Amino acid sequence: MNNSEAQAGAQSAVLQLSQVGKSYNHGLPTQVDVLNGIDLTVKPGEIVALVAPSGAGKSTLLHTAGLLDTPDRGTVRIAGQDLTGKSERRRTAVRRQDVGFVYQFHHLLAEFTALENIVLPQLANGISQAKAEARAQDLLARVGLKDRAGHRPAAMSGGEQQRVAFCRALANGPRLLLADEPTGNLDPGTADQVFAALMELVAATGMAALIATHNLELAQRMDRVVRLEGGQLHAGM
Ligand SMILES: Nc1ncnc2c1ncn2[C@@H]1O[C@H](COP(=O)(O)OP(=O)(O)OP(=O)(O)O)[C@@H](O)[C@H]1O
Repeated sequence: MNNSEAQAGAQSAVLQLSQVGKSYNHGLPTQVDVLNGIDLTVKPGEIVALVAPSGAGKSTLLHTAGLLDTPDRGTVRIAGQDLTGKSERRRTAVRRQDVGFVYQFHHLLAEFTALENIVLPQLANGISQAKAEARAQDLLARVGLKDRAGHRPAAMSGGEQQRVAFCRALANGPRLLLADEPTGNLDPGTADQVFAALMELVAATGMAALIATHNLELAQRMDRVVRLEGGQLHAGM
C-alpha cells in the first residue's frame, strides 16, 4: 500500500486507533501496560472479532475505542475525527451519535417493552415519537422480533433480549458498534441466531463493528480476527 492509499483508507475508516497505550500502576512500583502501541482500523461494513485471554485488556480496549475511557498515549479517531484530548462534552456527543454498545448482559429497562427500550434512546436524541417507533419496528423486524414489540424483557428469552439490545444499540444509527461478549451468556444455538441477526444488521446498515468474543467458532465467521495479548494486537487467533 502506498502513502496515498493508506491515507484514503484512514479517511474512510470508522474507527482508527493509532499507537494507543493505557497503563495502570495499581499503586505499586511496577506499571502494567494493558494496551501498548495498539493500531487498529475498522471500515464501514466490516465486522472484526476481538479475542483475548481473560484480563488481557479487552474491555479497556473497547472502552477506549468507544470514548468511555481515554488513552494515555496515541490517538482515537471516529469517522475521521481525532477525539484525543477533546472535551468530555464533544466526546459524549460523538459517543451518543456514532457509537452503539452491547454488553454480555442486555441491560434492557425491565419496566419497558422491547419497542419502548428502542424508542427511548431516540427520544433522548431529539427524534419524534412517530419516527422513533417506526425505526424501532423496522429494527425489530430485521432481527425477527416483529411480534415481540410489546413484550417486556422478562417475557422474552435470553436470545430475544439480546437481539433487542442490538436494536437499542443501533437505534440512533451509529457508525460504530462495539460489543463485549454479546453472546457470552447464551447457549450455542441461541448464540448462533443472535450472531446471524448481528451480521444482518451490519450488512443492512454498513456499520463498522468490533466484537469481543471467546467463541472462536463465531470469531472465525467475522471478516477478520485480531487477538489482544501482552498489550498488543496480533492478526488472527
Ligand atoms: N481502573 C483500573 N485500575 C487498575 N487496573 C485496572 C483498571 N481497569 C482494569 N485494570 C486492569 O487491567 C487489566 C485489563 O482489564 P480489562 O477489564 O480490560 O480486561 P478484560 O480483558 O476485559 O478481562 P475479562 O475478559 O476477564 O473481562 C486487568 O489486569 C485489570 O485488573
